[in-house]
Amino acid sequence: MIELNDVGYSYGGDALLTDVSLNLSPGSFHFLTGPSGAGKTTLLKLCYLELQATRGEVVAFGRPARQLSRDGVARMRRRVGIVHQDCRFLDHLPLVENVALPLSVSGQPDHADSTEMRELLAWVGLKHRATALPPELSGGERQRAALARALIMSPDVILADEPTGNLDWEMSLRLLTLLVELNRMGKAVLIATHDLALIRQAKTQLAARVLRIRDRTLQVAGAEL
Ligand SMILES: Nc1ncnc2c1ncn2[C@@H]1O[C@H](COP(=O)(O)OP(=O)(O)OP(=O)(O)O)[C@@H](O)[C@H]1O
Repeated sequence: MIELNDVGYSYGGDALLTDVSLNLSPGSFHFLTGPSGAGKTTLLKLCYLELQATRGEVVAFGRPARQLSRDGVARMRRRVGIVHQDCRFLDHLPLVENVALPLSVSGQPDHADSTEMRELLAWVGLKHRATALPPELSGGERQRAALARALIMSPDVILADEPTGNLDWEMSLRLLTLLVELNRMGKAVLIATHDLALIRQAKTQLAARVLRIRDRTLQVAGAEL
């Protein structure tokens, strides 16, 4: 659904990423690891078309990214749910309104009171926190709210940047379980993480590919896993 073909990226100076090829096909599950500053967030942004490759080609749902108009990019993004590292909530809006934001941004009626919304919040274990403001939420609640917001448009692809960064092990497992369930529904999942224990745990449940950014390229991770 999203393909990177020999992609390179530079923020202006030396190349940060070179010759990166990746195929997020339906039902695939990828982990992305690598040292801090290696370019994991940058790679996710390339997949989300938040950045444009400086070399090579990104193909999103069969269309080369360079050929997409602004509307085309917006349509593509509706099919991709992204969980940002810093969650990015509007602090003055209750959780349920934050989760519904992608709907209102795309011009759809507000579904804050809908059955689907209630089911989604129940699924991530946040039904009882629907009216809480983001600053009142715990780290784990924020991460699960960010996941709910990423899912509200029923995306085909889920990109998550350090989704368990601030979570204890029990909460990390809970989030992983949700991502595994989504993957079993056929969604492509890509998780950037430093958490090797999480990767090992996931590999007991599914056939995940573990990739690592090393020396500016994307490699299959080695024996440390
Ligand atoms: N907008 C930007 N302009 C210039 N340089 C940037 C920009 N964003 C990121 N960088 C640099 O690009 C490099 C890769 O950043 P990126 O956030 O992709 O790494 P990362 O692997 O996700 O790191 P971490 O694990 O610490 O989150 C870093 O050196 C960073 O300082």
